[in-house]
Amino acid sequence: MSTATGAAASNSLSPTTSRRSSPSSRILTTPRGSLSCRLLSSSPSQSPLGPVSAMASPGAAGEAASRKKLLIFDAEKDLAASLAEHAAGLSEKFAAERSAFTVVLSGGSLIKALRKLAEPPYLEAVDWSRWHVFWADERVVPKDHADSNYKLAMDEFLSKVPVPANQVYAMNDALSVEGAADDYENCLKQLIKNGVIAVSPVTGFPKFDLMLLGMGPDGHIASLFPGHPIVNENQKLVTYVKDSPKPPPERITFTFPVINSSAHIALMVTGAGKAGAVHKALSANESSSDLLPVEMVEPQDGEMTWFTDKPAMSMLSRI
Ligand SMILES: O=C1O[C@H](COP(=O)(O)O)[C@@H](O)[C@H](O)[C@H]1O
Repeated sequence: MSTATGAAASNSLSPTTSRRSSPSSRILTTPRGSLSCRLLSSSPSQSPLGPVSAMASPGAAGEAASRKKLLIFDAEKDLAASLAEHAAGLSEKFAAERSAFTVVLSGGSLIKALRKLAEPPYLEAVDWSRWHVFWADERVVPKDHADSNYKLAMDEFLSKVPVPANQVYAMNDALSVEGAADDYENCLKQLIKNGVIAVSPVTGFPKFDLMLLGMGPDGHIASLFPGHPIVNENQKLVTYVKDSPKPPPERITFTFPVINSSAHIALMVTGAGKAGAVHKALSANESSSDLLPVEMVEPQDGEMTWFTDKPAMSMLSRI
């Protein structure tokens, strides 16, 4: 396990002001409920996606929308700043409430979007000693392999912040894919017993404080891929795939009951390559039985925020 380095955490988080222009806010209705949508544009130009069709829907839809937010950023740097602000604020909240902050990382493009957390003011202001870091999925390769989500996170983020090394929970890379999944599940169960990981009173599954997810162009979440039977796993905390359509083939992954029991889900989706899956997930008239994994992300006992950009939203006419 590598030891994180970096400045020691100190005082509480100083309030940060957002430099973004005032957003326009609407409620977007999708086949799986409503979400409040905000265009966060640093340039006053009208979104090329046209005006957001106001979907004012007080009552249940309005209440549901308050639990799900869709943020659309003009500039990647603004998305990264907002994601850092979101994570740092939740870190302060949970560190104060229960002296621990359980945060789940994904691999891929999400890690780059976290970079602002390793910079001032967060590097000094966040109490990193309270962080407990997990992975929503991991490729079954050595931890120093180029395909390792642990290596990516360590190189790009965790090596720059002082999270105690014994609070970074990497997959055991000496085991088979089956063994690694069981081992990670046992690690979670032990940390539940120790009171580090909370349990959702709604679902009975582990309730991580912040679940940081990305989404592949095919709509996969973690290593839960479209059409793969493990998307329906509803007993285990951690399962595995041996024939991932995206290399490498062997991976372990959290199951949807764990993902959906999180207190806060942040789903980071950017780029035109993801517009098709976003369209299927958020388009009001697209409702079909064969859901993409991204459509199965549904907070059962918490809140969800999409962090997106205009290319990713470009196939939605109603934004
Ligand atoms: O293979 C994976 O892909 C997803 C999405 O990655 P992205 O680079 O398209 O955002 C990632 O969230 C997951 O952790 C990873 O194993």
